[in-house]
Amino acid sequence: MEEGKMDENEWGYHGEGNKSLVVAHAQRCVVLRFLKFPPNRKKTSEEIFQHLQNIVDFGKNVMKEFLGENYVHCGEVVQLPLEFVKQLCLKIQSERPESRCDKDLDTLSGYAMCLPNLTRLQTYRFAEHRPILCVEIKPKCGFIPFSSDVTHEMKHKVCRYCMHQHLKVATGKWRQISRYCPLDLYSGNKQRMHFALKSLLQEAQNNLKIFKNGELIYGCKDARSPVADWSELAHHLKPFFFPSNGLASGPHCTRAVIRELVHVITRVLLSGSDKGRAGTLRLGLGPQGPRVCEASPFSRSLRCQGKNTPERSGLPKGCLLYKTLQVQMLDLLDIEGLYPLYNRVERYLEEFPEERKTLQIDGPYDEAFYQKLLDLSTEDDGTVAFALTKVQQYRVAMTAKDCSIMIALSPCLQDASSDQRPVVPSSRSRFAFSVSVLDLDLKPYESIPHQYKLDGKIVNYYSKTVCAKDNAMMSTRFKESEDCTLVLHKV
Ligand SMILES: O=P(O)(O)O[C@@H]1[C@@H](OP(=O)(O)O)[C@H](OP(=O)(O)O)[C@H](O)[C@H](OP(=O)(O)O)[C@H]1OP(=O)(O)O
Ligand SMILES: Nc1ncnc2c1ncn2[C@@H]1O[C@H](COP(=O)(O)OP(=O)(O)OP(=O)(O)O)[C@@H](O)[C@H]1O
Repeated sequence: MEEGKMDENEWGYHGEGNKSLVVAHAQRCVVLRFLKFPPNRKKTSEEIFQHLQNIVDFGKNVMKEFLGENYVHCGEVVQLPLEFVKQLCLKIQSERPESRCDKDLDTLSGYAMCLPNLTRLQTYRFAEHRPILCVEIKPKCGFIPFSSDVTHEMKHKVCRYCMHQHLKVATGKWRQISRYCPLDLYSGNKQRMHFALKSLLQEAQNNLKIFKNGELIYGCKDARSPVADWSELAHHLKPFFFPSNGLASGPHCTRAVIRELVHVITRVLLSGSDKGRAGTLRLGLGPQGPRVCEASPFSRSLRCQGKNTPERSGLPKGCLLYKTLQVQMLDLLDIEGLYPLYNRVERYLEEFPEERKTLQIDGPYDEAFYQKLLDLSTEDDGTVAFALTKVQQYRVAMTAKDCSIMIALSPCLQDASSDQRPVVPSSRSRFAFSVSVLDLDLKPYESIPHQYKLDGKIVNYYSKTVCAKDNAMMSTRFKESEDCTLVLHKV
């Protein structure tokens, strides 16, 4: 990056989350990712540089090891002219969604991360003008806690995402409950995965975005966003999936295009395209916990039809979903088992605050940090060392529960197979593809008490409202059947 020649007019607003804001270069396939902070909570330039460097190191030394190098793009920290950042910030302000404006872009340090633009990632040696489609999925936690420390019975039956939906709708974050359940997506069962992806398309929330040539064409910003329009989406997608235009428009066409998209994404998600080092993923955590979430409409409908619960995860070991799930499962104890261990570390730090550095609470996230994560024992010997290992594993697991997967698809010619790039076929087309993972910032140590409180809030809200409603419905049905029996007796 030629920092002396930075021109804000060459960059455009691309997107943002809770902690960072991304701008994309108009011509080149790069983005700048800036940190955001609440007003009046500014950090020093040195702190910001260190924070960004920690993100890069964590990606390189930990996430690449767990997920494989092809999936992880760590980028680098860059220093930018302050005038450029100031002008850029002014330029993009009007495009930011209102719900994200509670935090300001860091314009004071001049530091940012420079990363490949994963929505335009070139997967194949194609001409610049070749169109590219990109689907971003934030799949969230794909398992139900198996820890014996869990006290709320509900947590063994319903996954956190499905429970959290009710609280999110009640607080106005989203308009309606999604039918998406992460356990369906992570199931490896094609039918369940199709259902999960269709549900994401129906109610995208912040779990699904679609980009065409780097531009966002589908996804919502907040509860005020307009309702998703499938026919408009199908209009964008049709040239990708039906290039010879042999399909009339209308609801039939929309359904056909959406079906193609869902099938292609499922195939890509099940592909183990990573040719990373042999040493990746040394976790080997076996499938644990229930394989279905009782709140998922898919499993509910199976139960209603009296069918068995589907087979346990059939995810191929090389695929990114499998690897992500393994890292998520580093949360071996659940927040309920973890919180007392966090308190043990806290007590130790109160007594020996100078030890914070040695314990690597705020980095460096190096090889030694990674090696300690591989200790999967759950036998508590009462030491601070044990507590610390579980705390760090929990932070890594939480990171994997909140990351996003980017799938870039680029149409390729029928006979193009020489480049050894992975190719996925659809009914009428073929795509070179790449899969990447983003937002791999290690969750802060300080967020653990918040996680503990939030967990209680989610479960209590779900138990009180949803279960109470379910029970009321059940008892009505029971009463009805009793009445029915009575009538029968009379006859
Ligand atoms: O707690 P969750 O599951 O709601 O996840 C938060 C996300 O909400 P979501 O449920 O995905 O809408 C939340 O996403 P949004 O801001 O809601 O888009 C953040 O990703 C947050 O992470 P961080 O605090 O910015 O590091 C996420 O917080 P962490 O729990 O991952 O720290
Ligand atoms: N390398 C990239 N290439 C293309 N788009 C990107 C890239 N990195 C981030 N984005 C886009 O910017 C959005 C926000 O980025 P990111 O998820 O990293 O923000 P965040 O604030 O860390 O998120 P969270 O709310 O989960 O904490 C992403 O959802 C994605 O659409």
